[in-house]
Amino acid sequence: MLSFANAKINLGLLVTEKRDDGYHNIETVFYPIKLYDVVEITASDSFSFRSDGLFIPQGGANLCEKAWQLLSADFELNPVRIHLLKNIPIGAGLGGGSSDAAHVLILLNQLNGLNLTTAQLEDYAAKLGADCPFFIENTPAFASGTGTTFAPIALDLSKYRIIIIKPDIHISTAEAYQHITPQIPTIDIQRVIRLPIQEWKYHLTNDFELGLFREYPLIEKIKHKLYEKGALYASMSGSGSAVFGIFEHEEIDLTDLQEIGNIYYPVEL
Ligand SMILES: C[C@](O)(CO)[C@H](O)COP(=O)(O)OP(=O)(O)OC[C@H]1O[C@@H](n2ccc(N)nc2=O)[C@H](O)[C@@H]1O
Ligand SMILES: Nc1ncnc2c1ncn2[C@@H]1O[C@H](COP(=O)(O)OP(=O)(O)OP(=O)(O)O)[C@@H](O)[C@H]1O
Repeated sequence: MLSFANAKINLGLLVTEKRDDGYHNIETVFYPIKLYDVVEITASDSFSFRSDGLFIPQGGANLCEKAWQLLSADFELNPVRIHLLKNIPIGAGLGGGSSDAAHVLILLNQLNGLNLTTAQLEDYAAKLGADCPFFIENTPAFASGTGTTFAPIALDLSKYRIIIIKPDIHISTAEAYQHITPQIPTIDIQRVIRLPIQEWKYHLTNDFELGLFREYPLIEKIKHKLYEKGALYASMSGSGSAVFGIFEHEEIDLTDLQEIGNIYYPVEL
């Protein structure tokens, strides 16, 4: 079985509170984008995992393996071979690893006839990472709590062009949170999202930008460049370092940005 594990962007991201468990409460809008990893699961004699494509820096077991381990602790799973083709940049704030893991949970649920509900799959996903549950439903959503409580939102950006620039900067999510001072929200993201996109730049902020722009001026430069090129809205995604721009027109000359980072054009498969 083959699954295309998509990335996400964050439209606005407010870090509102540090919790006693060390995590932070946030408010954000998750929006799925058409940039994919490929996850393939096939029946096998024993469990194995292999990845190709982009190099994944060691950080313990791969999230795909962790997803398998999590479910096999509770269920008798048929042994499988998981093959990941990694394409979504890492340490980018695009949720690629989380999406891989969520897609493995969904595939294992189907392959083993576990009949887990969306809510149950989201609970398992939350054990793998705060970004992971979003990818179970995978539809635009306002998220609160640690990013795992959702309210669906009606938002369709399909007529716009989304462009992602990923500089050669790897940001650890844990480290990014350590350097942030939570603030009581001064904007209502759900309300702002209903305004015309051209107005988002006056209201919608990502709280990670301030500190990370100071540390990595290149990320801020990319954001400015995207506005210069005519983006209606541009922002860093999640805890960075990828920056996205939402454009109205199809033809955008990004030649000078090629030296600054890798450029991704999400497309329908
Ligand atoms: C920045 C976002 O990408 C926005 O969507 C997410 O909040 C990050 O989600 P994620 O990468 O899945 O994060 P996790 O793997 O769960 O956590 C990594 C580390 O980030 C910090 N963390 C994460 C999420 C959160 N709401 N508060 C936190 O403080 C914790 O120190 C945690 O140990
Ligand atoms: N399938 C995977 N894809 C990407 N990273 C993975 C995967 N499995 C484990 N990891 C580990 O997770 C780290 C990336 O986590 P981090 O939260 O910093 O990146 P991100 O790209 O912002 O988000 P995400 O982990 O959701 O893709 C990698 O450095 C790697 O060690």
